[in-house]
Amino acid sequence: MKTIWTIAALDSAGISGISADTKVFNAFDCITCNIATAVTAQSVDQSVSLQKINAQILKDQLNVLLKKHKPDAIKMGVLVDVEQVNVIAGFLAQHQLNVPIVYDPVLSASSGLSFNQLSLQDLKPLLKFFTIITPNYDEFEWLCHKNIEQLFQTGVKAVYVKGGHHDVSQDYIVDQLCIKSEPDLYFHNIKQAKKVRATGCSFSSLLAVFLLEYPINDAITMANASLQKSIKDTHVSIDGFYILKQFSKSEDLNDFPDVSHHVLNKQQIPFELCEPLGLYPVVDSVKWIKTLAGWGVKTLQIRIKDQAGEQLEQSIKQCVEICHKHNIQFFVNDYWELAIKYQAYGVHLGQEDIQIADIEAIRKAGVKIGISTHGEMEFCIAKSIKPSYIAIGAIFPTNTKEVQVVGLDNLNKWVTILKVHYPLCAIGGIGFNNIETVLKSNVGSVALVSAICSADNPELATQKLLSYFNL
Ligand SMILES: Cc1ncc(COP(=O)(O)OP(=O)(O)O)c(N)n1
Ligand SMILES: Cc1ncsc1CCOP(=O)(O)O
Ligand SMILES: [Mg+2]
Repeated sequence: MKTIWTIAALDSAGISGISADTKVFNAFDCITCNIATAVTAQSVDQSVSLQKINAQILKDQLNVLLKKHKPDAIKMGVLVDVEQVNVIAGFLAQHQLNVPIVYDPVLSASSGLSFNQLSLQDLKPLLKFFTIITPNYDEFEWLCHKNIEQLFQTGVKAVYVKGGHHDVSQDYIVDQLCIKSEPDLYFHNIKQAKKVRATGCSFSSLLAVFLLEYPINDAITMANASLQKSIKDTHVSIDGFYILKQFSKSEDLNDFPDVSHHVLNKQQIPFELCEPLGLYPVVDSVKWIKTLAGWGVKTLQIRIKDQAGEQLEQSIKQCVEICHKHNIQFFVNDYWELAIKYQAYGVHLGQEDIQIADIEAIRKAGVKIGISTHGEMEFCIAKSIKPSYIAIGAIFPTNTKEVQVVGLDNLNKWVTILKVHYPLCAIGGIGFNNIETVLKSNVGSVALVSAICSADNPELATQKLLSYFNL
């Protein structure tokens, strides 16, 4: 069992702060330790007073817990003043805990209570310890006047600005993730028509939970999905303010955010879905395309990495002609402009490719699109485009390409979430030794290179592989 510390204020209404954090941590079967920074007198919509916990008691709480309840993650909320900042910074400097720390820099409660007026300068001793900070738009403005570089200069590594683009989108609340030296990402959650209390606290606690298990981008994705589910499922309201009661991992793709490298104003028009992909060989020459078309394969991809200019263009043109004649779902890897020019059935793009491709041009041309994914955030990037299929992999290690291996457990998990909405295919290190376990995931299609192209008898291998699919 994992232990999570919340260093935050006590809300007499039991809605936000330590109470909200504890609800989240308990829901995920974690042991919760409560380190109080203040006691507040507030109700769902009214605030009366706040009493700071003095420095010695704050120190005592931290020190006594360290002995028997070492944290696996820490969530930090209300800090009242510079004295508290220095106590916690001193503690973290002394004990190199090496655990994820999420700081939600709450300035005031939605019930109206002002917690502090801590400036960026005041917080400076602490900022380098945080894995990520999660201000809302007002807090972000207060801290750095929306100048993210100013935050990075203080040692902050990652900032997740909640609702930072609330006015710019018709369908979504848009959050912005800024990680030092990486391109910004925008997380779009569908607006829900409920006034909910303590979403900020709950989100940062969920993030602390998911950081125990996931890399930062996927943890943010999972926290968003879980919060959307919790908001959707809550029916408890006090005077019109909804209270979050239950938290769990979501397996419903509708709860997941649409993630994009730019702000989306509204949900995108879906690409037409492909027919089931079945056996999906990925090959590097016109010769292979011709041969496999002759052997009855119904989905093919040309993946050429060593041609350019006229030679490349001619190869793609010929492949389109061959596949058109054989009624094959034919995808062009990478070269979306040529796929449009020669009216291929579809393009296949990786995560880097979609950042530079003109997705709208592909959509308008009526060309289908498949997208590679290696994790939760990447499938949310794919889902924001509403593609024709989603590829998952590499499932196993492969010599064909240097690529992240995701494993069978993730395949099984992701198929459960994605299959309802998209045709899927698995790729990477798949051959006769493991195809049956891969297909047991219900993924429906397998893309492969070497199981055919490096087989002793490629025709026999193709026929045997085809027999796994009932198309
Ligand atoms: C079906 C299928 N899935 C994944 C890939 C990999 O595409 P990408 O990430 O663009 O990498 P390259 O193939 O360009 O190296 C694929 N080609 N096909
Ligand atoms: C192109 C690609 N993308 C992810 S893994 C992979 C290579 C698949 O080749 P193989 O089937 O030989 O492992
Ligand atoms: Mg590519």
